[in-house]
Amino acid sequence: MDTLVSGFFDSASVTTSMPFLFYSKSSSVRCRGAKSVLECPLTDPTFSRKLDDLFNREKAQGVDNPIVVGAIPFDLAQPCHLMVPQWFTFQSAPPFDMSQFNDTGFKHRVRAHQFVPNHDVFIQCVEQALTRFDDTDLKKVVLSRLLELELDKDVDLTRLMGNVMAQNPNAYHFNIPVKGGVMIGASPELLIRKKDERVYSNPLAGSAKRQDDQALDGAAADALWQSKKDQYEHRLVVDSIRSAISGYVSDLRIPEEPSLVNTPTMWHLSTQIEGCVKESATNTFDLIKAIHPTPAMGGTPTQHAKQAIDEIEPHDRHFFSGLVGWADSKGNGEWAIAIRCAEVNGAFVRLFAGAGVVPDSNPENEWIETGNKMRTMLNAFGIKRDAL
Ligand SMILES: C=C(O[C@H]1C=CC=C(C(=O)O)[C@@H]1O)C(=O)O
Repeated sequence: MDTLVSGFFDSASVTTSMPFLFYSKSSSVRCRGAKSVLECPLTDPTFSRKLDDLFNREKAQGVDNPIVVGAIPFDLAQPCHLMVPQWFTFQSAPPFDMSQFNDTGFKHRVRAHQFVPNHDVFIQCVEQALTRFDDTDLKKVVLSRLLELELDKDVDLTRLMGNVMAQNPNAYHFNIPVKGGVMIGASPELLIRKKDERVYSNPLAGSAKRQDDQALDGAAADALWQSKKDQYEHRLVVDSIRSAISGYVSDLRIPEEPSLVNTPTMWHLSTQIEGCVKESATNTFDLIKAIHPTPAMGGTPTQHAKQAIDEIEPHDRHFFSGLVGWADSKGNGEWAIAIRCAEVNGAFVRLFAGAGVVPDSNPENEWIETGNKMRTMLNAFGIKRDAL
């Protein structure tokens, strides 16, 4: 085990035996072990120096282009959890059809469950947000809720990850050991990818539930596309990213209109953003600090929405709606948003879902939408609809 310099804690104190996995269509990383762990807020003025120290120590040991992997919290003022892996490899996406590995025998019974906040309090939270639109500059705020579960047995993380991947073949898949357990999920949303000078982001906002019947499913997608409320909710996200990123990125390509994308459980409005860094020294952490949280996770204006979330939400999101991914010493990296995921610790599981609240929002619909978003992970656990 390496000796750790100030600002890092002993990696023996975290779950270092668990693998770190981050699979995307463009860069899949598998890691084992943690030589050292950086726990420092991204907003801390010493963050960049500490990161450079880590990379330099690795280079001194002969690693040509070292990486860090891990999770960054929703609130950038809270410490991130970044590890220098003992062993890592980049690999291409599996060439086979993942869906054939759906493990229908993987099932869990729910012993106890609790919504945090519960239904009535969540409705009050949304109503409280709605009152703030009248007399302030607040335009959108994303409110979230947790579902805490006690299952009938310890979760087999390998089988869970297999199901997450098989059921959501187009998502960003991740298995990330953190202090409270392991974060496992299938996120549909990319905050930032940087490859050499190219930068990509793919915000999603505006949602509708998928339907089993094909005609109804098409109608749900059409209704989402036509929805003024959802188009507005989405536009706020794109406008905010455009203005936040433009200091760092030129040649920005942003389609005039969003497109429709789907996961197995949800339809979303989506925009593919692309550009080129102005300065070659810009790294993914600079870009994260510039654009996170986007109004897809926070709201508009950013600081006002952050404050509203702090005041209204009764729970700490911690890594939920933060970021998961990797970065290398050359400034490249890929960071997905930590949604449609679970934090698992033995038989105890926490799920998260948020929804954008705008003046036209209906509190009950936001409760239903957040419940629908949780189905991604409930399905992966093999938990039946009527279990809750
Ligand atoms: C915050 C979540 O979803 C975001 C991503 C897509 C659509 C969203 C929406 O319509 O509100 C959310 O911004 C979540 O899944 O927990």
